[in-house]
Amino acid sequence: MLYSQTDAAAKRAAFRDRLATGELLQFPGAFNPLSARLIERKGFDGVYISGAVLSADLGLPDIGLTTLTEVAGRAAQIARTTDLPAIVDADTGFGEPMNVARTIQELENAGLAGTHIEDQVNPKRCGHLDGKQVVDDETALKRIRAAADARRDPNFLIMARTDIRAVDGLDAAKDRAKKLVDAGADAIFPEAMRSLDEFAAIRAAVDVPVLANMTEFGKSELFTTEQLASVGINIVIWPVSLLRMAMGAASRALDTLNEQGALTSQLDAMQHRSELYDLIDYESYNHFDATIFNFTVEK
Ligand SMILES: C[C@](O)(C(=O)O)[C@H](CC(=O)O)C(=O)O
Ligand SMILES: [Mg+2]
Repeated sequence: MLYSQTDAAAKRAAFRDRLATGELLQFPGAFNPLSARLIERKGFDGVYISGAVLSADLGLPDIGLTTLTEVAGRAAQIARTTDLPAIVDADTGFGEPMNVARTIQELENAGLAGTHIEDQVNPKRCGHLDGKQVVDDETALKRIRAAADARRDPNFLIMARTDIRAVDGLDAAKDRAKKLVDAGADAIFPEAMRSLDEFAAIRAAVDVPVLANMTEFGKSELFTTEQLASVGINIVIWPVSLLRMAMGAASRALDTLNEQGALTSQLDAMQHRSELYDLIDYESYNHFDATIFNFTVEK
């Protein structure tokens, strides 16, 4: 009923405990609060909130056009929907180091369990595209130091993402990852790794959790959870997958409407009304007023 019964501090503490086990935690990307609830119902370990999804949701490209206000507001709506930890993509941190500091505090206030800050120049782009540029070490490290300085809850996870592998190679990625940890990063997100061996190399280079980004149509092979666990990865995300699946289904539905003038042939592909009502815990609102859920839904 309504929102999560677990406060943000408890979610963060539980998340840290899970990370400490060293097992692979699975964080599918939610594209709205309802899909976050579905991720929880399906038994996953956490919810990822993608910057690409938040920008696409607004009909914008993933080039840093979203504002901190928009990202923190939407992330709060998603984070409050489940008892799971939610981590959000904060792109380059929304400006200079002092802006990164504000970003951390706004995301803590929004109930997030953590965030990642990347070392791309602005305007950023999807990390799986060609033509990326990264800032120098000093700028990348200042962003992470500012984030670590600003955090109030020590369990709020500050993850440093580096896109440098695509620009200067794997050795540069290992070197920067080590420096980012020294600057205060609790975890490392090595973007657009090309092989399991590359993930293993980053895993060996740092002693903090490492995230693997299994986004489709990019530079990384889509490794299985078993493969990623075998090289010691700690968090895996599928950031845009549910949005891609949903938009693919919506496109096919509109084609069917154009062709058939009805969606009767697609009913089996739809989430049933009863499934939706179960997912939003509709019946629980009888707690306030017994006349709210006083009907039956034919399955
Ligand atoms: C993880 C990511 O930063 C995101 O915004 O979800 C993107 C995902 C994508 O565009 O496929 C990324 O830069 O990898
Ligand atoms: Mg992103």
